[in-house]
Amino acid sequence: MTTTHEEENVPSNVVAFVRPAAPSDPVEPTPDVLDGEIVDDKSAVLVDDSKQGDGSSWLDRLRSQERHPIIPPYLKTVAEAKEAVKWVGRHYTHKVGYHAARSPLYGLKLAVRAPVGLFALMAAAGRYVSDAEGRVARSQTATADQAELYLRLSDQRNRRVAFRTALVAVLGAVGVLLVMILPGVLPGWVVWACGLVAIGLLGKLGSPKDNPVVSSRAVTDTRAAKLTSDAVVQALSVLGIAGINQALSKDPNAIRFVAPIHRDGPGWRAEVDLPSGVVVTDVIERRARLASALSRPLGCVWPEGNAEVHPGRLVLWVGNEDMSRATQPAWPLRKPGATVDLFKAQPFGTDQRGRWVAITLMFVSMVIGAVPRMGKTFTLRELLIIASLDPRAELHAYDLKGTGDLSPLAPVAHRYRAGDDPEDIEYAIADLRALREELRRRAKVIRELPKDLCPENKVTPDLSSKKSLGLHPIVIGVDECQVWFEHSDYGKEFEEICTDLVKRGPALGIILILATQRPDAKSIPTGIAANAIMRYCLKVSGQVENDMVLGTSAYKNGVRATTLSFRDKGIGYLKGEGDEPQIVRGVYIDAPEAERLVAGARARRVAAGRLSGYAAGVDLSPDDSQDTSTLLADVLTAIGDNDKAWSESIVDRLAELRPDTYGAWAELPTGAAKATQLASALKPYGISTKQVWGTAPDTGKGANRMGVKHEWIADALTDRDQRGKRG
Ligand SMILES: Nc1ncnc2c1ncn2[C@@H]1O[C@H](COP(=O)(O)OP(=O)(O)OP(=O)(O)O)[C@@H](O)[C@H]1O
Repeated sequence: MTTTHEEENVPSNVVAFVRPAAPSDPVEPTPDVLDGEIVDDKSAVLVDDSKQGDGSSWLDRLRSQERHPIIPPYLKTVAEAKEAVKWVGRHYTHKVGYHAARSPLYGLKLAVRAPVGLFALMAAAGRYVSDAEGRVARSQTATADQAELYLRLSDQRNRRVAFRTALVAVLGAVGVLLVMILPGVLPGWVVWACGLVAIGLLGKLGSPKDNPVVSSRAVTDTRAAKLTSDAVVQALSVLGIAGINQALSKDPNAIRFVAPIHRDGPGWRAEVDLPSGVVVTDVIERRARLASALSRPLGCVWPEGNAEVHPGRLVLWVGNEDMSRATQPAWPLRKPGATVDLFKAQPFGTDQRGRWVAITLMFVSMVIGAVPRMGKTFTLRELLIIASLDPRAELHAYDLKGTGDLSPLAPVAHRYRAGDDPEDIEYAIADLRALREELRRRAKVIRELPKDLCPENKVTPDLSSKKSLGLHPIVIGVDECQVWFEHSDYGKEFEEICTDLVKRGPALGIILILATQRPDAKSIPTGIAANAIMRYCLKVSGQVENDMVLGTSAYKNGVRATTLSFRDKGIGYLKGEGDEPQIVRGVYIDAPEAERLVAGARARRVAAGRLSGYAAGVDLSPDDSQDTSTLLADVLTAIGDNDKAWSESIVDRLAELRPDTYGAWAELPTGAAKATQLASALKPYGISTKQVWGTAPDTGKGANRMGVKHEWIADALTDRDQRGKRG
C-alpha cells in the first residue's frame, strides 16, 4: 500500500468504509479519500465484512423464515378434504366404468390373439428344449484350434437337451392329464374360469408390443408442463422491462428465486425477487406478454405482488387451465335447504386455485363495475340470492335496465321494479325516502338500547333476529345505478339518500349494492364510491374506471382489472374482503336456477312469517296519496263491529274476503306467522300491531295476542283519504 507524507496529518479518529475486494479482483482495495485526506487500510472498515456475516443472530434467522403449512391445503377444511375424497372416488369409479364398458372388446381381442400366443409359447418351448441360446457360442468354437472347448459345449448341450426334453414331456403329459381329468372333477365355472385365464394369458402373449389389448386411456393428464425457473427467467427477460434486461446482462442470476417452484392447487407457483428497481406492477401490466412468453393461455397466468415483503416480490401463479374454463367446485349454497346467516362469510366465488372466496355482506356497501356483458348483473343477482337465503333479510331489487334479469328475485323481494319509466323512478324514490326514514328510526332504536345489548352501537345478529326491534338486514341491489343518479328530477335526491345509506347504513344493517356498466363520477358519485367498503371490478377498459371501482391508486398498485380479457366473464378483482384485493370468479347461476333457489328461499320465508311487501302482494305505492290499496278498508271490514281483533283472525277473514289477494297469508302455518305478515303489511301506514285481548272462536278461551284496534285503522284510513283530497 502506498503511503504518502500526507498520512502523517490524518487524524486518528478518521475511519474509511471500503468495499471488500471481489475474489476475482487482483488489485487490493485502495484507501478511500476523506475530505482530501488519504486514509490507509489500518483504519478502514469493510462495508461488507464477510466475517461478520449478515449481523443477524441465530434467532433472527429462524424468525425470518417462512413456515409452510403442516396440513396440505386440500385437507385444510372439512369441505376441502371432502372435495378431495370425492375427486379421488370419482376418478377411480370413472376408470373402472370406462374399462368395464370395453371389457367385451378386450375379451374378443384376447381370444383372437390367443392362437398366436399359443404358437409363441410353443416356439419358446422349442427354443428352450433345443438349447437355442448356446447355439452361437457352439458355432464360434467349431474351429480346429478350439475343438476341445467345442466338444465340451456339445456334451453340455446334449445333457441339457435330454433333461429339458424329459421335463417338457412330463409337464406336457401332466397338462394333458389335467385337461382330461379336471373337467369331470371341478365345478363347471372353475373350468370355464381356468379356460378364460388361459385364453387371456395366451392372448396377452400373442399381443404385439406396439398394439396392447388396452390401447385407450380412461383419463388423460391435461396438466401443463412443469413451470421451470429457466422458463420464468426467460419470460421475464422478454417483457421489455429495461431494469430486468440490464440486470440480467450483468448477472444471469439477477432474478432471485426465494423458494423452489412448487405445485399450488391446480398450477405452479414461483416466487421471485425482481432485480433492484423493478416493481411487480411493471410485470402485471405486461401480463399478456408474459403469458405469450410462457406459451400459456392468458387466463392461466396470474402475476401478483406481495407488498408485505417489498414491491419487487413477484408471486407468479401459472394454472393448468384457463380460469374462465376451469370447472368450478359445487357451490355450497346450491344444496337444497341451504340457509345463510348474512353476519357470516358466505361463499361468493373461487380464486385462481379453485378455492372458495367468502364474502360477508353485513356491514358493507358494495360497488360492482365492468364494461357491458362481463357478468355484472349475474354477480348482483348472485349476491341478492345469497341474501334471499337469510329469511330475515329484506330485499329491495331494482333492475333499471328493465330486461327482467332480477325477476327471479321478485318472489322474495320486499320491493321490486324492472325498468326506468317515470312510475318506476317514482316507486324507487318513494322506497328510498322510506329507507331514509328507516335509517333514522334504526339509529334511534340503537341509540336507546341498553349498552349491554348493543355495545358497539351497531346491529348484532341477536338484535337483528328480534322481530320486535325491526333491525333485520335490508339489502338493496341496483343494476345500472347510473340511471338513478343521472335522473333529471330526482338524481340529486337519489345521490343524497344513497350516500347516506352507504355511509350510515352498514352499521344499521342496511346494505346497498350498486352495479354499473359505466363506472365514472356521474354513474357512481364520489361520495358513494369513496365510502363503499366492498368493491368488485370485472373487466374495465381504463385506469379511471378501474380506480373508480377499486379505489384511488388501485391501478398504480398493480390491481388492474384492465388486464382481464373479454373471455374472463364473471371474473374480477374483489376488494374489501381480506387484506389484499384478489381475483375471484363468481358463481354462474342462470335464470332457471336462480328461480329454483329463490323458490326455496320463499318457502323458508313463508314458514318464518318473513314474506313481506311486493312478494306478499302488499307493495309500496309511490305516494300515499295515490294509494289504491284496499288493505286498510279490508282490515276494517275484517274487524267488523268489534273494537279490536287478533291479527291471525283478521288474516283469516281477509282471505275469505279476497282470496286472490290474501289467500297466501291465510296459508301461513302458524298464527304468529299470520300476525307477522299483517304487521309488515300495515307498517307502511304507520300502524304497529300490539297485544290485544280476544277470544278464540273455536274454544271460546280469552287471551292476549298480537292484533289491532278498530280506531287505529280508521284513523289511518281517514288520514290517507284527507291527504288524497289535498292532492
Ligand atoms: N360467473 C360467471 N361465470 C361464467 N359466465 C358468466 C358469469 N357471469 C356472467 N357470465 C356470462 O356473461 C354474460 C353476461 O353477463 P351479465 O348479463 O351479467 O353481464 P352485464 O355486465 O350485466 O351486461 P350488461 O352490461 O349488458 O348488463 C352472461 O350471459 C353469462 O353467460
